[in-house]
Amino acid sequence: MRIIGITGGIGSGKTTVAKLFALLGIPVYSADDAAKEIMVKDPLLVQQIKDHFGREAYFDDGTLNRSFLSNIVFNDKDQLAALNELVHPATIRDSEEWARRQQAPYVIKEAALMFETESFHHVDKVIMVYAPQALRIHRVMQRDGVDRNAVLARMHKQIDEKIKLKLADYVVYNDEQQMVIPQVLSLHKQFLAFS
Ligand SMILES: CC(C)(COP(=O)(O)OP(=O)(O)OC[C@H]1O[C@@H](n2cnc3c(N)ncnc32)[C@H](O)[C@@H]1O)[C@@H](O)C(=O)NCCC(=O)NCCS
Ligand SMILES: Nc1ncnc2c1ncn2[C@@H]1O[C@H](COP(=O)(O)OP(=O)(O)OP(=O)(O)O)[C@@H](O)[C@H]1O
Repeated sequence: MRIIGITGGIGSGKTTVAKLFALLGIPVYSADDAAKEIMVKDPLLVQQIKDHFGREAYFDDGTLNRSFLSNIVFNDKDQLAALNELVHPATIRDSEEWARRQQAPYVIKEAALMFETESFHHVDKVIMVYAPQALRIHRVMQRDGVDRNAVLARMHKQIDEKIKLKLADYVVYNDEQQMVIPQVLSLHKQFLAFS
């Protein structure tokens, strides 16, 4: 069974596009959601994160202290690399186990950092969701209630959109100029024809 990756910069609309595939009955794995779940459920990973970042990385009820961690990792590239080295291999393993359990013509794996991490090598084709930077900043400020600098700090930790466009097999333009649903339907038809 083919695994199709969906990636794109922060606020590009990856999750929105992935939901359209889910509406077509295609199983969707969100690497970001899975990473967040594993970060609280995998006892070894929890201990490794506490060892590296300190006990404050978790609240007393065991939930992740996201603002504590994001302040550290989005302001220091070595700390982000350290977090990624702990979290990403565990997420890739989890996604492979998930894919083996699915019965479908193909499956979708959505990951913000597909090209930045090894997960790129674990999918058959990659769709990039593209939107211009100004629109992405505006969307994330609205969605998360954060300021422009917080969005830019995350953006600067991701590889350049032009490089992603070159690496991707397909592009979905979510720039409010082109309609998204017909693009998704066209890709769905192509993927069904391959399967
Ligand atoms: C660092 C954490 C706690 C910050 O949480 P916070 O709620 O502030 O941000 P949130 O998770 O909503 O991320 C906002 C956006 O930042 C970007 N982002 C998230 N993690 C990373 C990362 N490791 N490297 C670069 N960009 C990232 C993504 O575009 C994401 O959608 C959180 O992002 C996290 O647990 N990251 C590690 C898991 C991970 O790497 N996920 C990314 C895909 S697997
Ligand atoms: N075509 C569109 N028209 C209007 N709003 C949109 C469109 N696409 C996405 N959005 C909105 O923009 C915001 C960002 O979209 P989404 O969460 O899908 O992006 P993402 O790429 O998954 O972001 P992140 O990397 O931060 O997880 C959301 O609030 C979403 O509802």
